[in-house]
Amino acid sequence: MEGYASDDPGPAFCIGHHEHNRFTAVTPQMIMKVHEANYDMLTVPITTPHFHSRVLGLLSSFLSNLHSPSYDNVGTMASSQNGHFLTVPPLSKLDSHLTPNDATSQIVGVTSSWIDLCSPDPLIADLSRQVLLLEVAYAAFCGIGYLLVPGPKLHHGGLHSEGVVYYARAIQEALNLGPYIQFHIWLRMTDNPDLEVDTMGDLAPLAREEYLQPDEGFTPKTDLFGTWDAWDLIRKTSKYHTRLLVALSMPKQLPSLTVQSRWHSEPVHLLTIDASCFLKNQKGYPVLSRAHQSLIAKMMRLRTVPWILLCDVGPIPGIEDADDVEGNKSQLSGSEYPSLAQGAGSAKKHYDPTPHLSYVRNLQQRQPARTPIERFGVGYQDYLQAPLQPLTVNLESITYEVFEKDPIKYEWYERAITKALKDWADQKKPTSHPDGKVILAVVGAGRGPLVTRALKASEEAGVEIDLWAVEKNQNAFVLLQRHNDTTWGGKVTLVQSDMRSWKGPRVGQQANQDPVGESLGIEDSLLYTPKKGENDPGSATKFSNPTAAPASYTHVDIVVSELLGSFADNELSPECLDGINDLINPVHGISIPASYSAHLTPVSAPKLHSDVMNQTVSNLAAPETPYVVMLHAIDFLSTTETTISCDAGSQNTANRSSSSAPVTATEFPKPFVQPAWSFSHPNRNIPPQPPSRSTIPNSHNVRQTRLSFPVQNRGACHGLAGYFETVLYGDVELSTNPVTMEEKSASMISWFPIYFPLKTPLNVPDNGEVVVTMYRQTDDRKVWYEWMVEVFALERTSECATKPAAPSMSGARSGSPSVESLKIKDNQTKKPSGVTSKTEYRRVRVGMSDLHSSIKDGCLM
Ligand SMILES: C[S@@+](CC[C@H](N)C(=O)[O-])C[C@H]1O[C@@H](n2cnc3c(N)ncnc32)[C@H](O)[C@@H]1O
Repeated sequence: MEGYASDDPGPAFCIGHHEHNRFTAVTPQMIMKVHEANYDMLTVPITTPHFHSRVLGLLSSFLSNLHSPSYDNVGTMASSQNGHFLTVPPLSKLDSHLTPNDATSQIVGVTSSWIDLCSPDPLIADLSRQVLLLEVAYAAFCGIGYLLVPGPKLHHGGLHSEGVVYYARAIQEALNLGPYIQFHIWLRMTDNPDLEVDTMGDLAPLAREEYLQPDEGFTPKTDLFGTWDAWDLIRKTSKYHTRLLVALSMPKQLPSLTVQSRWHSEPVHLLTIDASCFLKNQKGYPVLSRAHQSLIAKMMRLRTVPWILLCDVGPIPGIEDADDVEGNKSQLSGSEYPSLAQGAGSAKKHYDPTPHLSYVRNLQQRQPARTPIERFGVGYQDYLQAPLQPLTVNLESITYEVFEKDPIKYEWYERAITKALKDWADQKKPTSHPDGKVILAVVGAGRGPLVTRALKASEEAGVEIDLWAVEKNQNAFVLLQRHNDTTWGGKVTLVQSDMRSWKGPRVGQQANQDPVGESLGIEDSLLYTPKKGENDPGSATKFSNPTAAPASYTHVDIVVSELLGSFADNELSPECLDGINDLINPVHGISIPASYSAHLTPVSAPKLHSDVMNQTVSNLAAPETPYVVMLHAIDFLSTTETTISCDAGSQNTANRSSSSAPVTATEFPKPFVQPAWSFSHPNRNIPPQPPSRSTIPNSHNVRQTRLSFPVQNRGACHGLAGYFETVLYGDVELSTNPVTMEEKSASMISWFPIYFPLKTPLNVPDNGEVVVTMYRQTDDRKVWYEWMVEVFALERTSECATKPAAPSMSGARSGSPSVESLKIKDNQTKKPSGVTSKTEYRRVRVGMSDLHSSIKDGCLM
């Protein structure tokens, strides 16, 4: 893999410096030093240790005068009797070093970490809330734009995650108090109780015993999705507020790819890297493991590139005594510092006062090159677009131009046409042309790229064709005429018509009697006749020669079209191709594509959910609209275990390759994507049209599916990601399905996936199941989709001696891998000898979405 090309500078890293005990005032001069040191920004606590002592003093005197809380007559301790809490007086000048000045825009304010908004003791929780709100209000007053807010404390003796809701409530209040501030909730990737230690001066240990629950010897274990759960609750409480973001702390040992992938889908706008995350290379300089490098590379490809905060990596030169070399040395332990021999060799001229920063800046240079689709999609990542309606809306030239940039699609079409022509000739199939030429029609020709490919394919296969191009867009038709003149040598007969009203190619009984090179209207009226000598084969005159046998309509041998949308049939390819079905050679006729199928999988997509919610304010149909979107910050909820990280086994190894070697971005687990339905052409089963009907019956294009997706790790389902696969001809296929696209049509850029949102996200439990029911509907005038999602939990019911009954699938299509794997896991666990019992499961529906329908924005036929 190559690094960034010169015309693709890659993501710029914005790197900040965080010192957990920085307690000096930040001046514009200090910011200058920060920039001189090559940092972009700096964190600053909002309040001082003086404020901290003041609050602790207040609390201790309040507690000493307080009677211990008692239960009131309804049995609650947190009621009005015990609710006379302490009020923290406003900040005074000694409580904060912050002053509004030119430096303010370059700093990230940090709220106090010694508070405990989650405390089970209402006094501590309320005091913490007041501290937070005082800090936020003062930060807002000073014009701070970014706040780093330490995440919730999840463990309080025997209580786990009980107080997160208080934290969430306080954050919601804070968001209203600082209307221009972006709040970054500082979270670990996983919930590791061992890392949640109280330090001196923290309020958490001051919670009164009456409110705590004894832990009864229970030792909490690491919960891989524990901090994500807390975040989910916090952002839900604030209704996915766009200013509520994540500051993600990278641990020394990265968790599994499933956890990494989850965070990648969340709005991580700050990545914090502590000095302890760094390893040492052979020269003793700080470097990150390959796994860390790969995760950073992945995160840096997000639409909003996260900032990096280097935490406690030593002082900034020029401030905090750092220009003094001795002072800097003292930050490094003996083993961290280069050896004497290295020191002697490098001498002072190689001395780097900010080695962690230099390393990360170097990492920036080594970011992997973007794939063609990433380069093509810059600015489009996670951006919701209404699907095209090329049937009812005439596309602009620029839209065609974008299609035509695809390096794969046209190449694959050419291959498919060449193969089809060769097979036609090899199999000696009769053609529909009296001269034996294969009649080939490109329907929906646009500006003509497939026409060019058809001509090339004919040459390549050595098979003569009579080429027709049908296009309903009158503007694109002008270009088709021009191309026919200038590049195709007048070899193509152009028809400006909706393909559904085209009567088919017309050929005479003798050579040169078909209207080659002409431009025909819907009723085959002549739109344009090339002048003599102007690529004119002379057909126009011969065409009207009364002595020649009259031209008659005939069939098309090979129909080539590209009418596919992101979900295969959503731009009405089936309906359009039905319109020319009868024109296709009834015995040997071929359609390229021969078939196509729609595929889907459930996803967690918080950014898309938030964007759809925001659009709902002005458009009530927004959450029932399928969107075309270059999916990026999403997490596949149902995955297969096939993908192994490119970094497997190298979690903790320093990258020993040269510091100029490019990094590879982490690959996340592959999704479990299932086909919903398919269409094939020509369709020999279209029911005959009753003569009395004014509209064409379309019920044969209705589809329905019910698919079951096992979900291993809990998460929130925000919607469905949709893809397509198509067989052009034989083994020539195109795919946007992330599981097969690499094998079938890598680097194809013409289509982004489709996203079917859910109005309300559904939470899925660990080892749960998502069941999707979807329809393609029609009323003979338009086509729309309906979708509904159910969530099931698997509940162990009993141990029984008999063979367990298969869990009910509520009509879902296939046996659920999650049920099966859980059964196997459970039934394999060792039982006392002689016991042959097996565990039974019940599927319990724990959530269900509305039945969504895009009927209002249906695709007009
Ligand atoms: C996705 S574009 C493909 C254009 C071109 N074949 C290409 O591959 O670049 C689909 C084209 O089909 C045309 N089209 C869609 N429905 C049509 C219909 N019923 N009859 C004729 N043209 C149609 C549209 O105007 C558009 O030019």
